[in-house]
Amino acid sequence: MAVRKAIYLGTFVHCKTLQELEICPNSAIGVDEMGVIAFVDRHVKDPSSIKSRPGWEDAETVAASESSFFFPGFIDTHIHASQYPNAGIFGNSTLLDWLNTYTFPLEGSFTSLSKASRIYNRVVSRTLSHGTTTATYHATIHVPATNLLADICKRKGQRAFVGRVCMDRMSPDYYRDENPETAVRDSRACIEHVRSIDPKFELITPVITPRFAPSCSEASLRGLGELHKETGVPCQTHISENKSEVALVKELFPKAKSYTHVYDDCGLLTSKMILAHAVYLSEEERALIKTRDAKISHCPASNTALTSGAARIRDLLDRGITVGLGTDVSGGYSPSILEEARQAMLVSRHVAMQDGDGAKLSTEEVLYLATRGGARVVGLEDKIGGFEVGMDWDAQMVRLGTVSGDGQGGLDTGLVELFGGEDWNECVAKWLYTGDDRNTVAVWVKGRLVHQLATYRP
Ligand SMILES: Nc1nc2[nH]cnc2c(=O)[nH]1
Ligand SMILES: [Zn+2]
Repeated sequence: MAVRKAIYLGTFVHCKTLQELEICPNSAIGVDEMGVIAFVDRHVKDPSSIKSRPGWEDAETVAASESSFFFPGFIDTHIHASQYPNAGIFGNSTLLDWLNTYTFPLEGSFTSLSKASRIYNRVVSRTLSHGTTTATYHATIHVPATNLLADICKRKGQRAFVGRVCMDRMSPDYYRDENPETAVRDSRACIEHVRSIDPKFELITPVITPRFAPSCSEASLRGLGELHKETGVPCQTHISENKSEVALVKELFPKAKSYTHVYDDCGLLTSKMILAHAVYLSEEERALIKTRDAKISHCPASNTALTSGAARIRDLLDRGITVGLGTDVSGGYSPSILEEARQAMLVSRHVAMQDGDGAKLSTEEVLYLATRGGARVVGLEDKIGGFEVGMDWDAQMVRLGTVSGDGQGGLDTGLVELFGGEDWNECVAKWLYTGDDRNTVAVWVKGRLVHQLATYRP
């Protein structure tokens, strides 16, 4: 879809490397009709000269105020769209009883398309409002409702990976694939639907989604592995989230060398596989994941809420394994990747209290996981996650509050309160640790404005 050419003016912040933010005040980014970044001019002396750049005279200009900045859109590498109404409802449960108590009954109700429509419209709008420009969704087993989620993402303009969940055992009769053949057939139907609405998977991509090993017979995992090989469509699943789950996998797959080998044996452990959680992986499993170049979605809020455990992210990063962040709604209570980045930092502190300070993740690192890391997880590192020429304009404008001399003002910008004198690194840290969706005033995907806060006036 063509958009109006635009020049974005102001301060740009993105992650240069895992450890380093690049902060560019007084800069300009030109975005062409295809939503692609055509130029990046850093530290412009005279912003008005940008508007007379040849070929850009008629471009729209969007300026960030002094207390605002542009940041790449967030990438949520693991979220259950169907579980959104349960966000915050988990009691004292742990994974396996949580699935039976809260999750399967809700997901099973997606036979109702009107219910699916209400929930999916809401979760896409809500994640966009939190600056999530790309989301990797688990839907449910239902083909019509899953296809509807893909349609809604396309209409609202969110870049999305949409997965029909496959599960042919260990769930109630009313919510289970009949057999391995129907599981593969129905997954294929959802892939074909996405192909019909977005033939080149430019905005929406289907994703093969075996729920997790306990929910899938070996035959269905093998069938999905073959579908992956045939279509080249990416895959996602859960792995080693909880100790009882790991024990159950051992019992269900006695011949497999490990949980990771279950997926590998079925042709699912490739560079296009996203593995959520990865809390209890052995040395050998981590080495295998590195060899296959499979990707990890770190879901710290969910891991804490369901008392699953604390993933050793520093170790995964040191091995060169690709890691992004996942909200894992509704194991996780929040649809915000900003919140998830904060939780990643906090959980790493708890790991550090046991393993030593090397485990601590910094502000820069968790923001990298939220953007560039996520982009690598979904295989779009050349397109999203940063501001470079040739990348798509998937971005958010972040507005911070300023406190006036008499201590008044700024309440509509949430808790981020600048007192003056903070440098840009401190502003970004204050956003990360005290900000929320009230600070995300506008969001673009491929140059299209997909969310705007009601109180924001450009
Ligand atoms: N967190 C989480 N883990 C799972 N493992 C299998 N299904 C799920 C799910 O829906 N959420
Ligand atoms: Zn999950």
